[in-house]
Amino acid sequence: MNWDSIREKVLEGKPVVLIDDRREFEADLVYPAEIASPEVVNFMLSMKGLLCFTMDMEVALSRGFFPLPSKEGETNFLIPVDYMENFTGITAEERALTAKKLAEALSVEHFRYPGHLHLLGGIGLNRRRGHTEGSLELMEILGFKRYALIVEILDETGNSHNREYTLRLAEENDLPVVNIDDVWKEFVRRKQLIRVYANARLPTRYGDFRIVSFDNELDFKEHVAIVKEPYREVPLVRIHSKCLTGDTLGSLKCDCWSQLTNALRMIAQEGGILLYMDQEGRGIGLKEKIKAYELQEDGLDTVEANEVLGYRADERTYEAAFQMLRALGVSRIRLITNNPRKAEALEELGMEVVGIVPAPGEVTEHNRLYLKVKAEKLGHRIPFEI
Ligand SMILES: Nc1nc2c(ncn2[C@@H]2O[C@H](COP(=O)(O)OP(=O)(O)OP(=O)(O)O)[C@@H](O)[C@H]2O)c(=O)[nH]1
Ligand SMILES: [Mg+2]
Ligand SMILES: [Mg+2]
Ligand SMILES: [Zn+2]
Repeated sequence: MNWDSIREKVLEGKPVVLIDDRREFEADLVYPAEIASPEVVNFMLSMKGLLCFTMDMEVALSRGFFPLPSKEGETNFLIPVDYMENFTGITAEERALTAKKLAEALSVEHFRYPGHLHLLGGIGLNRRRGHTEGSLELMEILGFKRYALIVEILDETGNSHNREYTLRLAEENDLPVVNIDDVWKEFVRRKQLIRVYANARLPTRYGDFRIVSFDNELDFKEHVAIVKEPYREVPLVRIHSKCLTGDTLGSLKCDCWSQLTNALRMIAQEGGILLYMDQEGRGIGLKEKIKAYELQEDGLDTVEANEVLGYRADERTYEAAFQMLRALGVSRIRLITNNPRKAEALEELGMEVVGIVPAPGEVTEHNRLYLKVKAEKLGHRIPFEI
């Protein structure tokens, strides 16, 4: 993503189209409040959505703006305001002035309400991957203050989920287009939200390790690292997704236990790191994985079962693994895996995967089909005869 060229376009008065298509497609126009002009505000108003002003929630509260009732996970509205000296507050010129005055960090006394700019409080992209939080991180990435004007893009019929309409609008007006996922990845590259918390000896039947726990403000989960030092300048690394049935209960329905123990032996031998990630069920959790197992008893395969439950085939992402390795001072790795997506995801974030080491596992009559489906549908390179 070329953030500098996006900044250039913004400085020419072109708002950014910020797309959120993780659930249903929706796009907002986003523009730095500190340089809001009547022309840009007028263009944003022509999108027909609700013109809002975003800032970090704690900043809004510290300046005396108060929140309106909202439910967990929903957009956090605060009171709608106008700059005090505006006449009506509704014109593009007056709304641009209100935006600029809000971006000057003036407190609530300088504004009257109810007004025409709806205030939205961002609670952090690590807590909520919404347009409000995405707009604030985007402003910072582009070098502006953390204040943005945003408005939903509605098509001719007033529908806000029209991808074709949105992309045509961007094309016709030469607007930069950014996906919230691009902002999220840049956020993960720039802000370290996982820090080492504790580090203790862990003698095991596979070798002597240390176990490391983390303060994790990125996804707030309890992932741990099993470390064998000394390790080479480019350490051997295994990113192992938790599998209670396999790893703990010795289930024969998957190859996790054999992969985990083989990886621990390899790392005990050579030195390296095993990240044990709280990503049960390829990210859908234990409860739902058991439901997926139940569906597989009715003939669905491991991918179809996830999809019938409303999930993607694999819900896992690797930002936490990336930041755990960075917290351990590691930026280049040799990765033990049969799953090419893991290496791709880590490289996209900036980790250098110098090499792939096949992850040996065990085939049983109970996991043969599962392994076949992973090879055929999830692109796994299974290094052993299935
Ligand atoms: N949803 C779902 N998850 C499963 C199923 N079987 C195993 N898992 C989970 O899959 C994860 C392990 O993923 P795998 O595909 O086996 O291996 P991988 O980690 O992607 O790739 P490797 O690095 O080669 O092991 C663990 O979180 C398991 O709980 C299943 O049938 N459905
Ligand atoms: Mg939205
Ligand atoms: Mg595996
Ligand atoms: Zn498993």
